[in-house]
Amino acid sequence: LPGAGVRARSARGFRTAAGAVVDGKVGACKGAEVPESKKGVDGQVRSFEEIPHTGRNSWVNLLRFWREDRFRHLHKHMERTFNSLGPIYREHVGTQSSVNIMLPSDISELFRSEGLHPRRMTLQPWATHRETRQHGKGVFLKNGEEWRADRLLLNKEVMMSEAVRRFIPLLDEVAQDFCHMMQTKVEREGRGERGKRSLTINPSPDLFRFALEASCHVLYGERIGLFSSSPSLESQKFIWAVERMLATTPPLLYLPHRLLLHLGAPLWTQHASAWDHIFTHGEDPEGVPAAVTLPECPGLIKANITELMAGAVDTTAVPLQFALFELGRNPEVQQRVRQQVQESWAQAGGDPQKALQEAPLLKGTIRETLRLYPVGTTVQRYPVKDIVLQNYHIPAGTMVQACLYPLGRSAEVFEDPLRFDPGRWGKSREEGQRGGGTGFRSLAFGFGARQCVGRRIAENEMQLLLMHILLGFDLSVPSSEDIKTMCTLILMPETPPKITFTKL
Ligand code: HEM
Repeated sequence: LPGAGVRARSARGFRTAAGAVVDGKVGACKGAEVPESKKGVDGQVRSFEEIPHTGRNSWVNLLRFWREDRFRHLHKHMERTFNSLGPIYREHVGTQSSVNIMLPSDISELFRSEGLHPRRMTLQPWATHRETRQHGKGVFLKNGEEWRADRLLLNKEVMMSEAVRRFIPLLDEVAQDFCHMMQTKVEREGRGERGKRSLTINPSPDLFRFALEASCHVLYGERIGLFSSSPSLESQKFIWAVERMLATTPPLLYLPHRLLLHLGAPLWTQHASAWDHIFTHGEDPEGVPAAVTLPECPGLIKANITELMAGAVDTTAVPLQFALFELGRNPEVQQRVRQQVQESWAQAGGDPQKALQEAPLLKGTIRETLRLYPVGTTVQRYPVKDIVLQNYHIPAGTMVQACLYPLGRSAEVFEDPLRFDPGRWGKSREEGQRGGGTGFRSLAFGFGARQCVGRRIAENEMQLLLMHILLGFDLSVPSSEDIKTMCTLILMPETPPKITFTKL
């Protein structure tokens, strides 16, 4: 790799960029207007060209990605590349070029320069689909002014505290139903004496049903009955369609628009038919969803609600698998969280929002799960002005990616990073963190005005489910070996983990 090894990780961390020799020479940025305070120790800022990279020819790189199946292991590829090239590198693959970073100080600098209308990578394949063209794009696919207008509307419906108060009881109802369904299943199919039975299962299909049922309840204001004895085939098909859409997106992202339809034909066909199905599900008989009350503009509603639905299921069902697994293989942690949950639930008098507020370890469990297994492995931004990262000049408009998987597992940033420890997010502990408690470590939902619009739904949905599961069951795992992970558009287990549920 050109530039490889030049800024390799030393035993004590990454060497600083200042004074580093890149591509065999010490260089300085020519012509960039960089404030004095941003310049490196030798007073010079290095040019963009000098940032270590993984190969200049983007088509050769694309070929390598296909051949070595790197799309599936993008998170591991990033981790390896940071280890060999240092805390910043460039990558050109097909149509995509990015600067990749992973240290909180650099990420904070990136977000400081995002402007009023932060822009993210455009998901070209989604935007090319005919239904998207016909009905318009939702907030996920938009940028600039167009995005801002939609986003302000959606914030009111799903992010503000008033909205949260409205949807928590809906999520709680579904979480409690999930646990009743599980109680019945364990009692019927489990082993051991009555009342103390246990059952080992792969809970993934049930978690997907839970996530779909919960999202529909919030977004359409209706229960679709997925925990009944005969769950609908239509809903199962929606879940498969979202999975297929996510899995086919990354490879298509790297092909140019025109080639997409020819070279990527089989993938494209799968992608388009998956979207067709998702849009069909988005059809609401009345045209207006009940719980989220956007103004009367059917195209806007359809585009946004379809994107919210597509974004809502896998993103919460998958971290729940990881969370159950980590709680199962860390019984002491599980007991600590349960004890707090039991106390808070007893004091809350049936008010789910109050119960969550008094059980911060639940929130810590979600944060810790997303630190080790970030659903979206990167957060992208195009800075609106020139910035300096690691003493390299980054021109405005460059796509810069904060790489969350390497960040979450870095010993530079987290003490004992592979330990699952929800308590590390407590206030007093956080202040003593490595890197001086500067924040920008918990970024699974992104940052600022453009952060995940489903964040409050997702956080509450996952916490409520874990709360009721911990109140009703002891969790353990038949195998505590690390889960192998893969990247579709999201990070997920190669094989869903098995969990043993024992009635308490
Ligand atoms: C654990 C669950 C989830 C995680 C980790 C997650 C993560 C993210 C991230 C990292 C972004 C990009 C943020 C940025 O660029 O700063 C994002 C955007 C988005 N997410 Fe989520 N998400 C989750 C659940 C959800 C849910 C439940 C929904 C829908 C109800 C949703 C809908 C969206 C949408 C529509 C956007 C685009 C927002 C915009 O561009 O303005 N997400 N999410």
